[in-house]
Amino acid sequence: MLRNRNIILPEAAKWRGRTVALYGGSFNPAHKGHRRVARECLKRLGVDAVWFLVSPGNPLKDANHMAEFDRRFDSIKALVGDHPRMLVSDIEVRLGTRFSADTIAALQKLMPHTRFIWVMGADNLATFDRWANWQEIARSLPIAVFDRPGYSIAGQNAKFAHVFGRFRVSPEKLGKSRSPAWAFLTIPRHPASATKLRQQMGETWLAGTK
Ligand SMILES: Nc1ncnc2c1ncn2[C@@H]1O[C@H](COP(=O)(O)OP(=O)(O)OP(=O)(O)O)[C@@H](O)[C@H]1O
Ligand SMILES: O=C(O)c1ccc[n+]([C@@H]2O[C@H](COP(=O)([O-])O)[C@@H](O)[C@H]2O)c1
Repeated sequence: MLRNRNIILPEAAKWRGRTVALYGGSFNPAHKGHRRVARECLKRLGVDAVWFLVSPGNPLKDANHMAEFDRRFDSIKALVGDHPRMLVSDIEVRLGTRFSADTIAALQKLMPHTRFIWVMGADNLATFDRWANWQEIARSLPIAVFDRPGYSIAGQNAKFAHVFGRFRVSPEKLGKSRSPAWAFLTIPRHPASATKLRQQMGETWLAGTK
């Protein structure tokens, strides 16, 4: 059953004329790298808010290593607290979308007067060409990519970076750019990773979730 989370759609009017960074993730579990990325979005991209979109299940990840949705939702919510400009959302569950292209298209249709920017880490840029309709995503909204240790080269050499190379802009310009447009934010990098955390926590993170 859906719990009483941040319900975004009924508040759509509040976001009219605003710019929102959509930060999709598994958050399996959430960590300080996620919060750092969100803070940098507010500081450097000039967005009004960051929405953490907790994924019902990354289409490219093994579901066996994934804690249940509520646990992952609570994990990022605990990290963000009641920050007025960071919202944790279950919108993909509510919309019934799993592919980011579908989520973005649905949000743009439901909220045509809100400007959206997509946010991801350099590891995801490296495999972005495996996402459903990735070129359509790139044409539909600006993309901010955050560098992370171990992925600087793979990220910048990604197929996406070649195909959309001429649309790269500085982070400061991204918020006002028409898509396709993307920026690569190189500093400050954060070493946190959910894989590392799961290794440190052993079975305790997944225990009791299935
Ligand atoms: N330390 C970090 N620096 C920059 N981006 C990050 C960092 N950690 C995660 N991200 C990005 O945040 C989004 C959500 O990440 P996710 O919840 O998958 O965490 P993760 O640490 O990458 O997890 P896992 O190790 O399980 O793949 C992804 O776009 C990912 O690239
Ligand atoms: O749409 C896709 O094909 C797709 C493939 C891989 C990842 N994604 C999205 O990318 C975001 C980051 O995922 P993750 O697991 O790296 O945190 C999350 O919103 C996923 O739904 C989306």
